[in-house]
Amino acid sequence: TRTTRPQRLLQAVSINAVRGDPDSVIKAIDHFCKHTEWAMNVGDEKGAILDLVVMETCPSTVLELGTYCGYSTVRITRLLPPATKLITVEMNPEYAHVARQVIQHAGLQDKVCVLEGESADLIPKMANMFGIQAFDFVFLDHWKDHYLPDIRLLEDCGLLAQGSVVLADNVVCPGAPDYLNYVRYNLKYSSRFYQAHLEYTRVLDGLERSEYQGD
Ligand SMILES: O=C(CSCCNC(=O)c1cc(-c2ccc(F)cc2)cc(O)c1O)c1ccc(O)c(O)c1
Ligand SMILES: [Mg+2]
Repeated sequence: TRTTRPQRLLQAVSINAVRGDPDSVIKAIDHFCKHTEWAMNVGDEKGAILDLVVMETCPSTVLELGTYCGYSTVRITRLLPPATKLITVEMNPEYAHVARQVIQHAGLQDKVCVLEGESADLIPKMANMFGIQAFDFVFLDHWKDHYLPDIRLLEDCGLLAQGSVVLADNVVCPGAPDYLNYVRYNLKYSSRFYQAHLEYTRVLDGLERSEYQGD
């Protein structure tokens, strides 16, 4: 069988990006997705918003649900100070394998832990696995119908604290209506919407930033 899309994306990175240079990895993936083959990375337009939200949060503990090829993992981790850790969860082993190589090409492997498995299984184990109390920043980019159950699970596991920021991709396309309804009308969150477009297209999409107000 032919290569897979993630493998073709990785090849574009290994050919066009400079080892140890996260910005060149980001540029190589965006170029590949714009000119060769669309892929479901957060992309450059929404990625710039992600960068701003990460920078204003200055997180020391970060969780990403939905690694795919590691594009947003690299975007976020490149902005983190040396002592911070990013945990990213991917249920598809093939995606996880490609992501580890993309992250390594960017030279960020020491700051990232790629966990393979279901977010619902892994979230309850994280406090013990990593000796953390709460996540300062969470990026949701996995199955859109898992956003709501997983944010509730994070609450129940005490992994969100006052001021924790949850940023969700694709709240318009493909959409996460139950999640949006929850964070927008629940007093535990203060939410705002960033209008943008589906990566590499003119289709409307956006990010939702929700700040946990505490228990
Ligand atoms: O794909 C998954 C689920 S995780 C990726 C979630 N992300 C998305 O689905 C996602 C989708 C789109 C999008 C796609 C088609 C459109 F026409 C429009 C939008 C955009 C995004 O930015 C996304 O993040 C998976 C998991 C485990 C497996 O074993 C497996 O085979 C597959
Ligand atoms: Mg997405």
